[in-house]
Amino acid sequence: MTVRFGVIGTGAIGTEHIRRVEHRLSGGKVVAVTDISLEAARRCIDTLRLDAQLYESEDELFQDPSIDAVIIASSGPAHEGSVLKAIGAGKYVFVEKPLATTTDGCVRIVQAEARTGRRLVQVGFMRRYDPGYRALKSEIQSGRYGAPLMVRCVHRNAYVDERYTTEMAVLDTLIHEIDIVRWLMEDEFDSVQVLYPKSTRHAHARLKDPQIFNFFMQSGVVVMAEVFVNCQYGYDIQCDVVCEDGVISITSPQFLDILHAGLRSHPLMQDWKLRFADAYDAELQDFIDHVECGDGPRGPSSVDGYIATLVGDACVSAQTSKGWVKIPQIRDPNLGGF
Ligand SMILES: NC(=O)c1ccc[n+]([C@@H]2O[C@H](COP(=O)([O-])OP(=O)(O)OC[C@H]3O[C@@H](n4cnc5c(N)ncnc54)[C@H](O)[C@@H]3O)[C@@H](O)[C@H]2O)c1
Ligand SMILES: O[C@H]1[C@H](O)[C@@H](O)[C@H](O)[C@@H](O)[C@H]1O
Repeated sequence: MTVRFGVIGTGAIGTEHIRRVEHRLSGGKVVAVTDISLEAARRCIDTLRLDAQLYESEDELFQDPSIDAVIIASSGPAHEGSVLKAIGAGKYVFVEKPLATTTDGCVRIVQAEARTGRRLVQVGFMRRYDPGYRALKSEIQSGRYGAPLMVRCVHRNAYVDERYTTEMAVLDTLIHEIDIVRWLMEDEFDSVQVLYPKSTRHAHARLKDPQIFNFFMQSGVVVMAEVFVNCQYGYDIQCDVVCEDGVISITSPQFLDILHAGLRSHPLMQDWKLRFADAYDAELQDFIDHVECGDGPRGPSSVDGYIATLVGDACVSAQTSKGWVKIPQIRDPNLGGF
C-alpha cells in the first residue's frame, strides 16, 4: 500500500517534508496540500511540480477519504486544532514540534488519541533518529564510562527574525533538548532555573539572547542547556555527557576539510535542513513503514509531546522568576498505555 498524505502548512519544513516523501523515501505520496496562505500552497505545488489537490481549508482536506495520513507543518499555535480534527477524521498524524503550545492542549490530544484505542500520532522529534544521538545513547547504555553525572547541551542558530521572542526560545528551540535529554538519559526533569548572560547586540527588542537553562533531572543529573539564536556563524548543535569514567560527545557532521591560505577549516552548516537531513528522512520513513503495515506510528508519541510541553511551560515560568522552578509531576492524562 502507498501511504497517501495530505500536508497542512507548506512553509519551510512542510516543503522539505513533501520533497522527501516525493523524492527520497519509499511508500508515500503527497496527494493534497493546504495552507492558510493559499499562495504559499500554490507556490509549493508549482515549485515541486506536485500532482496534488489544493484544498482551500484543512476541513476540506480532512474530509477527503483517500487521505491516509497528514503531515502538520503549520506554525506551533495551529497544531492542536489540526491534530484534534485529524484524529476525529481517523487519519494518522505526523506533527512537527511542538505537539501543542499548551500543556492542556497536549492533554486533549493524548486523550482524543487514547479514545480511538489506536496509536495515530507521531511528533517530529527527529533527533531520536540522528546517527550521532543514537550512537551517544548506545555508549551511555554500554555502562563503559560509568554513570552519567552532567549533560551539556548547546543549541545555536545563526540568526532569527524579529518575530522570535524570549519565550519562543523554549517551545521553538529548547524543546529539542528537552525531548532528547529525556530519551538519552531515560530520566525525567525535576526543576529548572534560567540565567541570562549579557545579551548580544544582534538580539531584537523582544528577545534576550543567549539564555542558559539549568535543570536537575529526577536522578540528580544536572543538565546545562545554552540557547543562542543569533550566534551569526552557523547552526551549531552540541551535546556532551560527562560520566564517572569518561566524557562522550557528539561531533557535528562535517563534509569538508579545507586547507587554504595558511588555514585549515571546516565549513559549518547554516541551518537545520542539512544538519538533520538524515534524521528527518529516517523519522518520516519510519512513520510511513508503520502506517503502511497497519501498526500505527512507533516514533515519538503524543505523550512525549505532552511531556515536552509540560517541561517547556515550567521553563517559561522560570524565565520570569529568579529562582528554581519545580517541574510539575506528569499528570496521567488517561494515557491508554501508549
Ligand atoms: N523538527 C525541526 O527541526 C523543525 C524545523 C523547522 C520547523 N519546525 C517546526 O515546523 C513548524 C513550521 O515551521 P516552519 O519553519 O516551516 O515555519 P514557516 O513559517 O516557514 O511555515 C509555516 C507555514 O504554515 C502556514 N500556516 C500557519 N498557520 C496555519 C494554519 N492555521 N493552517 C494552515 N497553514 C498555516 C503558514 O502560512 C506557513 O506557510 C513549526 O511548528 C516549527 O517549530 C521543526
Ligand atoms: O523551528 C526551528 C527548528 O526546530 C530548528 O531545529 C531549531 O534549531 C530552531 O531554533 C527552530 O526555530
